[in-house]
Amino acid sequence: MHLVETRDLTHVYRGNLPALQGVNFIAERKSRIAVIGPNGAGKSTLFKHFNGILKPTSGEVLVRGEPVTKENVREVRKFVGIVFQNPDDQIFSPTVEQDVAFGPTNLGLDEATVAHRVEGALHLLGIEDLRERVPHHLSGGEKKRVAIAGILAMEPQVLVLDEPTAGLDPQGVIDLMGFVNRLPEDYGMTVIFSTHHVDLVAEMADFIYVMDQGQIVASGTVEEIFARPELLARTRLDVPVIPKLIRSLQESGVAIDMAYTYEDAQKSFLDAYTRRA
Ligand SMILES: Nc1ncnc2c1ncn2[C@@H]1O[C@H](COP(=O)(O)OP(=O)(O)OP(=O)(O)O)[C@@H](O)[C@H]1O
Repeated sequence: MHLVETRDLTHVYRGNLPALQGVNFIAERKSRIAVIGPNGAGKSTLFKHFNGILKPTSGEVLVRGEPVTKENVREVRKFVGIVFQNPDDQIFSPTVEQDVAFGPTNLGLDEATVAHRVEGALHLLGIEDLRERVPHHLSGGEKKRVAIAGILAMEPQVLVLDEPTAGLDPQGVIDLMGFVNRLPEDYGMTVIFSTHHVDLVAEMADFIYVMDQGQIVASGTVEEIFARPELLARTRLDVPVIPKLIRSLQESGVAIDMAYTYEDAQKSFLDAYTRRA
C-alpha cells in the first residue's frame, strides 16, 4: 500500500485546458520526493489533490490505499499537511503562537498537547523568538517558516511543501534543507516538495517527478533524471551546477567521478586531486 497515490488523475479547471492529464504518482513512507517542472506545469494543482482540496475531474487519489471521499477528508487532512506557495494563504491569527496552535486546536487536542506541539514546531523551525509577533508584519521568509510550523504542529505523516525555498535567504534555505532532511529519519515522515531550484533537488530528494503541461514526463532517482540534460532543457529546467561542472571536466579528459550533492562532489574532487598527485 502506498501512502499517497494518484491513478490516471486528470483535472480541468472550469473553462480551461486540462491542468493535469493522466497523472500517476506514488509516495512511499519516509521518502523525499521532488516535483519539478516549469511554471504552469501543474505541480500545485497536483498537490491540492493530495488532501482533497481539489477533486479529480477523472481518475483517483488514494491516501493509505483509500480513495479520498467527503467522509474521510478530515482524517486525510490530519495525515497529509500542505504548506502552500504563498504563506499569506494560511496565516491569519493575531500572533504567531496562536497561528501555529490553530491546526492542532482544530484537531480537538487538549491544551497541554497543543502547547507541546506548538513549542516543538517553533523550535524545529527556529522561530521561538517570533512567537508574540503579528504574522502579517513578518517578512516573507519569516511568514514561510510560520506557515510550515503551523502544518508541522498537526504532525502529519506526509508533509507537502509547495516551493518551500521561495523567499528564503541563503541561510534560510540551508536551514530548511537540514530540517527537511531530518524529517524522514527522525519522525518517519514523507516529504513531497516542488521547486524551481534544481541545485537543491539532489540535496533534498531521493526521487524526482518531472512535470510539463499537466503530465508527468519523467520520473526516477536523482542520478537517472540529472543524466538527461535534453529532458531538462525541453522542460525549461537546467542540469544542476555540480553534475554539469563534473561532466564538462570529464569531457575535457579529467578522471573524476560523477556526483550530485555538495558532499559527494567534495569527495570526488579530493579523490581526483589525490589520484593526480
Ligand atoms: N484556480 C484556477 N483556475 C483556473 N486555472 C487555474 C487555476 N489554478 C491553476 N490554473 C491553471 O492550471 C495550470 C497549472 O497551474 P499550477 O499552479 O498547478 O502550476 P505550477 O506547476 O504549480 O506552476 P508554478 O511553477 O508557476 O507555481 C496553469 O495553466 C494555471 O494557469
